Amino acid sequence: MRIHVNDPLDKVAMERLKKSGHTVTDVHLEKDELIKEMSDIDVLVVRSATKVTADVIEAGKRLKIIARAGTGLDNVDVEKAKEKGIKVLNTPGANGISVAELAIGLMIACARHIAKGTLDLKSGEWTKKQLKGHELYKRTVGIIGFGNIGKEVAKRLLAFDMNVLAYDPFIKETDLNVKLVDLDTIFKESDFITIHVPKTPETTHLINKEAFELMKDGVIIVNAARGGVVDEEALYNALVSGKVYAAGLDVFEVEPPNDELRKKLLELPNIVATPHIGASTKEAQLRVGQIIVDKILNEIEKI
Ligand SMILES: NC(=O)C1=CN([C@@H]2O[C@H](COP(=O)(O)OP(=O)(O)OC[C@H]3O[C@@H](n4cnc5c(N)ncnc54)[C@H](O)[C@@H]3O)[C@@H](O)[C@H]2O)C=CC1
Ligand SMILES: O=C(O)C(=O)COP(=O)(O)O
Repeated sequence: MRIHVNDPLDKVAMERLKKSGHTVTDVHLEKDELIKEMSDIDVLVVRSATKVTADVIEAGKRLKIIARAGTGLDNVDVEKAKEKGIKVLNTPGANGISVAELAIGLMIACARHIAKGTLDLKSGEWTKKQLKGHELYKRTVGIIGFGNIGKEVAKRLLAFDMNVLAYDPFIKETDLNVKLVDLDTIFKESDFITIHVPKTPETTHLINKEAFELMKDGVIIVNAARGGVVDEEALYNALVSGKVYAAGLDVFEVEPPNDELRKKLLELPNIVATPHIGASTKEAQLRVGQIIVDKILNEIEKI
């Protein structure tokens, strides 16, 4: 079998794949080159950077497995793969703790101006008087999407003595001290909103102009889920007007975020942003790598 790893995979996982007796390649190919190479590939391994679109899948004449070393499958045309009888693998939950920790980091960074304080100090400015922030203690956080990551975020924020609300149409009960509410209640009652849904047609621009209008003045928004769940044009306007106090973004509708709208957004002082690093920890990548290699080798055995 030829296994092509198109996005960086943990070193230990790569070594295991290379020792498995299969032919392993790991040069990153951009879309056109990847399409040319696809007819030779049995197993395609990706993270979020590679878009496994219908044309990539169609070009995979021998393709048997698409392995997404991570959680979100929005970059894989799963329907097309199914139609072609190609198995799609991923590693749900394996990087969840890392994302939860980053989301909370972004919340605190937004509430306490950590990024602006750093930038000001680096440019020689002592902006102590301008950087009065907010506590999390006793304030309300609304979690949208109460799956693996949403729950890990909730557990940790309960330890901050926050009042935790969650919205998830597929979750009807929880053992955690979290109130399950509808989406409007999240918008109306939350001081902080953190998003943990997959990107689907239903969640695209779920946080839009109308949603911002329902929110409390001075709300803090965190998106470490997927770009495009938040309408970034509406977010920009809400940040400029002061409706939103600050936003912490790990993901963008365009990645890297180098178009005009994203550039404008990143220039705002009340944005804290990271380059899609929610899963980028040594620990998460080790787990993801281990699990995806197990799944690939298991699946190959069945062929
Ligand atoms: N920033 C990063 O590096 C990472 C981002 N992610 C993103 O986080 C997302 C969530 O990951 P997990 O919690 O592991 O997935 P999960 O599948 O365990 O949880 C997602 C939850 O969202 C809920 N949901 C689906 N549609 C919804 C809707 N319309 N409204 C409210 N809730 C809805 C589901 O019922 C589910 O409980 C992933 O799909 C991925 O896009 C995941 C890992 C790393
Ligand atoms: O697992 C996910 O859904 C992620 O977003 C992580 O993406 P990455 O593997 O770091 O490109």
